[in-house]
Amino acid sequence: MKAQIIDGKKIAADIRQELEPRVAALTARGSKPGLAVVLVGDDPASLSYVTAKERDCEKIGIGSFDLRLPRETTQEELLALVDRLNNDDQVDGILVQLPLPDHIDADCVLQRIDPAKDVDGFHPLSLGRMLLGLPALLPCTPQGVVEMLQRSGHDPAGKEVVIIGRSNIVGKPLSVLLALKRPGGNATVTVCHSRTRDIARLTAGADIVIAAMGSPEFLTADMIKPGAVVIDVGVNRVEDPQAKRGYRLVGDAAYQDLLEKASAITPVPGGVGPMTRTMLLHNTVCAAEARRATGTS
Ligand SMILES: Nc1nc(=O)c2c([nH]1)NC[C@@H]1CN(c3ccc(C(=O)N[C@@H](CCC(=O)O)C(=O)O)cc3)C=[N+]21
Repeated sequence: MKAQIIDGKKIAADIRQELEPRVAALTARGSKPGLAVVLVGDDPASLSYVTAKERDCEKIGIGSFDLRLPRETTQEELLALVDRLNNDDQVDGILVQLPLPDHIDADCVLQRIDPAKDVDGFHPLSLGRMLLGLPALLPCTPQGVVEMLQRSGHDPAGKEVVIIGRSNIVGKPLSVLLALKRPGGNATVTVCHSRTRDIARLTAGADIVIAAMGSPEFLTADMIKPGAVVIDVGVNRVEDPQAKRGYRLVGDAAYQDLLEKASAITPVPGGVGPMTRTMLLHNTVCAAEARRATGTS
């Protein structure tokens, strides 16, 4: 039996459709939601993500402000820009694309963003609120993974979930979300990482395996139990002279190998990536609604 392919593009399109009336209502009141996207430097992968985010905004009627800064931008200059965006009433959401150049302290920049505009959900206040189960802007990829599981009929409640990877933007917050006592949570979560002694022993027992460590095709069929659900968060560019753009996108899971053994799997591309982008739009709409309601605009 071949695995169910969880169509991230389709689920993302459904969510965008649900967002449309909310964008329309905000716009009708004369205050269309706005997202500021800050990119420092010209890394080609970052540039293509940022361009895609701006295109997503336009399609749904969210205003986008693109701020491109040269690689040599100083930390002070970047902080001054964040301050300006914090104080700009047209801006409901601020996203500073990661990674930042080495001479800039990313944590310092992320902490400068007004938590009310923190649509990436990376601010310590946002993450702290999430940890406590309080209303918060949630990180986009973890939130996208949870939505994807719920909407494809694989609610994590009561399931044993193994996450490979403990990054601040995916593995760590996702482990919290999945264990929270709330819809989309209530799972039993294990986090594996580079110091885990035997990853395959842990993944072999899991109902849901989430690969999020940035290692091309790391997760293979021999590591999962038959019928497990596989969520692939990886987006690795692998050189391929035969491919259109000179590279291929490969996930952290060996897709072809897993197709025969998993009961459901997310593809790359077309899986978690489109969900991440759509949750950014979702967070921007939520931020805009909340800012209007609290009279900060
Ligand atoms: N402040 C910040 N927030 C982020 O959310 C953030 C970031 N920095 N830095 C980089 C990572 C990476 N990321 C992706 C989002 C969508 C796709 C995506 O849509 N991928 C498409 C394919 C895109 C392609 O063809 O290259 C797919 O999987 O179908 C990929 C990667 C967000 N990130």
